[in-house]
Amino acid sequence: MTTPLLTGHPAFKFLAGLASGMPTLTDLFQQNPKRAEQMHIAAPALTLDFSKQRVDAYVLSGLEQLFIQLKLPSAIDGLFAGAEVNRSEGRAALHTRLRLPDESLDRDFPEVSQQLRQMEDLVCKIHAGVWRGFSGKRITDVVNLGVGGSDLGPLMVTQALKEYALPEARDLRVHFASTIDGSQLFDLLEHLNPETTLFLIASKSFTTIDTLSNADTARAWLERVCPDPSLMLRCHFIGISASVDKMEQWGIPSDNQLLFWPWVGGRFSLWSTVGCAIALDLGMPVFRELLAGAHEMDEHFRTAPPLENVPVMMALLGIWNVNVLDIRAHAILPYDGRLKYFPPYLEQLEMESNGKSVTQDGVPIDYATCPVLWGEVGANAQHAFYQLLHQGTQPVASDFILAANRYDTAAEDVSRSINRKHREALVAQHELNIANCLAQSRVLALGNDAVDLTDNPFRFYPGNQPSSTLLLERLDAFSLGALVACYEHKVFTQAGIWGVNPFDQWGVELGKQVALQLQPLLNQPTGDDSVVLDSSTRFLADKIAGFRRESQENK
Ligand SMILES: O=P(O)(O)OC[C@H]1O[C@](O)(CO)[C@@H](O)[C@@H]1O
Repeated sequence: MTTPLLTGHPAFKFLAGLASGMPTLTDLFQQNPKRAEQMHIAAPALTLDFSKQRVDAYVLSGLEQLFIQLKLPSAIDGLFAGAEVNRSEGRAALHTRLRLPDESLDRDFPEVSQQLRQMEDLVCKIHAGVWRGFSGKRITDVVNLGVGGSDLGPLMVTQALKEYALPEARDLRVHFASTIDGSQLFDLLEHLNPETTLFLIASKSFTTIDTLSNADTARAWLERVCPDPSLMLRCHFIGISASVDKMEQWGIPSDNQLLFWPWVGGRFSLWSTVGCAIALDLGMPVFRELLAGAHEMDEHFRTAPPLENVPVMMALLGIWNVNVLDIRAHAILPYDGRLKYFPPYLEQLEMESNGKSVTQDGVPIDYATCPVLWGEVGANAQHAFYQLLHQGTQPVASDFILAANRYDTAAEDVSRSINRKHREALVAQHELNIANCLAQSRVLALGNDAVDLTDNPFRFYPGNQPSSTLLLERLDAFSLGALVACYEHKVFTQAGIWGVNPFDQWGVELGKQVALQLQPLLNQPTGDDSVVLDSSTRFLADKIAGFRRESQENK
């Protein structure tokens, strides 16, 4: 099947024709005072207000037509039914299967429920202190060794939901180390006790050098104190992968292997046994609640009509911004310190998925695809890059993410021993945070029209920067699951419209190959002819070798 190119479609041409006459956001709000009432939609656990996007009813209907003309409804059915949506690798992408309710899993996909149960069993043993280190001591610390999708998802979720950790999980500390230079692991190992530390080696392929080099360092650290290698592997390493063979080769005992499948993309894998770090840090019921929230969002995505469908609407607004308004930058601005790792998580999800320039058929694309996406906790970003958003020369679209309720539950009082005064102070902080979030999207949209300012060029705010606000009633496991699934489906929908494959990542392969090619050259003198290097790489390699020699000589 040939994937049609976006720009040739009648609906796209219609949309392109609307761009030049599009009023500013100030005008749009003046023309229709009920704009926000008409331009918000709801999905499980969240509401999307898109009234600050530069769209009107004509644009929305053109986007809906585009969605239909590009056959996205059948693409979505295909995703859920297990069609080969990842064509370059000949695979389905069935992360949605991982969050089906237990009854359907047991009935239709017993291999998934079996792995979930095995994970639960390991988690319970660790929490209960039944799983012990080589010297018989209880496990106090777990280190997740993984990178990309095998790190960012669990890291993001555990940071976001810390306050929901169940009593059985509170005595266990969960850490993450991903960097190939070993610096995170180096810092951790300084403080950890090898007798009571357990490592999760999370790698879909179990070949990723970043993760395996960290795993080798962890093993060397343990070998210093544990004389029995098989006891050490049994008590201190759990493997999480789609490759049993590779786990076997590394030495992971079969009882310590947690599996997932080639049809789970790395950046879509937090719902699989890659979520083990989440379950260990927060408790298995919290992990299951996360799955439940994602499943509800799956159902919404599968069944809601396009203009009432939150992930579809987010995707369509993105297409309008990127391909019609030519806005190539997208900021993710959670007004919630707990979502600190949400922007990096989305950077991988969106840019590794849709940073592509050929269609599923390998045909070069002549229009923009994924924008540059970055972000930061909103209130901190105000003191970093908002200057550019307000007065720079780049058009930027933003997503504001906000939870209405915070610091208001008895559970928080118990878990953090909060007294009344302390809580009142925190609630006041939350209110300040909300005010800042709303103020920023208002000023970005309306600029100087938001308030009456003097005529001073340095205080000129042009406004007209579009944004959406995703409002959660509260941030908890269920709503976070729904939020993440929402972005996953946005990514899939945009990929369908751009005609690209969101489930491969060939772009990162060449760099890995070249690194392997270069490594042996680092210790060879100039003049080795096995690989002809460009002069910059040769210069840097020689310079580094020189510095390292000097350092050796000075020892
Ligand atoms: O889980 P693995 O196989 O170690 O891969 C880690 C990451 O590396 C990539 O393959 C490429 O960066 C990502 O897609 C993936 O999440």
